[in-house]
Amino acid sequence: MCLSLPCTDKDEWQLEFPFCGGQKQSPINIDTNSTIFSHELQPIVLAGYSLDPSEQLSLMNNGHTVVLQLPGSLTIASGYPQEYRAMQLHLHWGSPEGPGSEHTVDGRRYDGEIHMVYYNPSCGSIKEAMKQPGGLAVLAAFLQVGPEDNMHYQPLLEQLHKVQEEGKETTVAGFNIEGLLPANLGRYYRYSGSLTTPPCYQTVNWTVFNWTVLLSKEQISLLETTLQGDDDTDLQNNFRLTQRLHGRKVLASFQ
Ligand SMILES: NS(=O)(=O)c1c(F)c(F)c(SCCc2ccc(C(=O)O)cc2)c(F)c1NC1CCCCCCC1
Ligand SMILES: [Zn+2]
Repeated sequence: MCLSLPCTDKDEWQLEFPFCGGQKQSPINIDTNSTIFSHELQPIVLAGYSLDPSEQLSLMNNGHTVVLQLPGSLTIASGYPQEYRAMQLHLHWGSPEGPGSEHTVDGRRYDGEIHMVYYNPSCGSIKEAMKQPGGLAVLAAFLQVGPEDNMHYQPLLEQLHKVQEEGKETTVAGFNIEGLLPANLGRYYRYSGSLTTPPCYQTVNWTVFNWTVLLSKEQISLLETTLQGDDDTDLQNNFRLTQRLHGRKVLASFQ
């Protein structure tokens, strides 16, 4: 069974996780000629993201990605009709041989992708929200090589060596989490999809920002070459291949 990513586009996951074979799967390719402008899509406004350094956050290598647990006090104050509270953020990346974003735009794969995962508290517990349409939201932004270090990412990247092996965990002092996202949160794509990993629940309200996040080549390389997954192999290319739309529409907050 294909559990190491990227999986073939005939995901073998569906043998054990039936939703993975569903018709509202993620990630997708965003065809910018087919997106539909919606003036209802207001800028994303975040609340409570400047965390005090006294707050300690768990950073873990779970064998598939590196996950930073986030306090539920981080919310999406505007941009969705429902209330969403933060759960965790994690990253997807490629290897020195190629890029590793999950979503693509007009067929272009970016160097990496950050996902901030939220749940809708009116759906009950996280476990219950995960199984309800609109129960989850993910804010996604592309990571791209740029000319200089992105200091907002240093609190994460400088700890990677402490979680090199699968299962390793460390703590990160609170920092400005919003700095991990693009400066412009008003330009984004919106569609209904799924988790990109088993159990692939089709309950995710996706936001994919149009502006990218620039990191230096050294920072991207650190991400690509530091972590190990199952049986000490390099943790690289942890992206799922793009899935068919099956008639879904992708909205855009901009023209
Ligand atoms: N892109 S994504 O949001 O679908 C996603 C991935 F692509 C992911 F690859 C992951 S990590 C793989 C799933 C996993 C594996 C182990 C453990 C553990 O040992 O604790 C936990 C989770 C991953 F954690 C997530 N996000 C999680 C999905 C799993 C459970 C739902 C709640 C948090 C979001
Ligand atoms: Zn993800």
